[in-house]
Amino acid sequence: MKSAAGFVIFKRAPPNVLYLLLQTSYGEHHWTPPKGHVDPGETEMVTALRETVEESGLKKDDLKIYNDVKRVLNYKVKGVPKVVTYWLAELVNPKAEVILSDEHQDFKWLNLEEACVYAKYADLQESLKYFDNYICSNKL
Ligand SMILES: Nc1ncnc2c1ncn2[C@@H]1O[C@H](COP(=O)(O)OP(=O)(O)OP(=O)(O)OP(=O)(O)OC[C@H]2O[C@@H](n3cnc4c(N)ncnc43)[C@H](O)[C@@H]2O)[C@@H](O)[C@H]1O
Repeated sequence: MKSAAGFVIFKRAPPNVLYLLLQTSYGEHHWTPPKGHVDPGETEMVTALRETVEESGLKKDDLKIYNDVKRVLNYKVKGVPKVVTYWLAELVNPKAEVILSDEHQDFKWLNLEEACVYAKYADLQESLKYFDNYICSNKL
């Protein structure tokens, strides 16, 4: 079993809520929120914070993390089960800028509809809709 963790990061651009997706510079050049493999001895939250800094340059202090709001995805990569935990996080530092690592070649801030097109996997689309509904219904 492979494990990974990350954040679905949103920011406000009234009247829109925008989500951060990163495009890999390898493989199929697919788009996902910042996330990565859980290293030995790490909690998933520590992994999510580490990978988000590494992949997007966004730090813990730039974010408001919703510890109780998460989705867990299960899929197979080359036949091996993988579990990915995403927490919801809000970009609260308006001056913070996304800085990519070599692992990614592009990033976009997208509204829900656009993000669901880029995030082509049904379970990731469902997670984005879940988070969006949480943000709207709880008036975050
Ligand atoms: N093809 C490749 N060529 C060169 N280097 C590579 C490589 N793949 C990985 N690497 C290396 O691995 C490192 C990544 O390490 P990490 O950054 O630590 O880990 P990750 O985000 O979980 O990796 P990955 O991109 O593989 O995961 P995902 O599940 O999105 O994606 C894994 C697979 O699952 C698919 N997938 C993603 N989300 C899915 C979902 N929700 N449902 C079904 N399939 C999904 C993707 O299309 C993809 O095929 C990179 O530094 C890179 O060097």
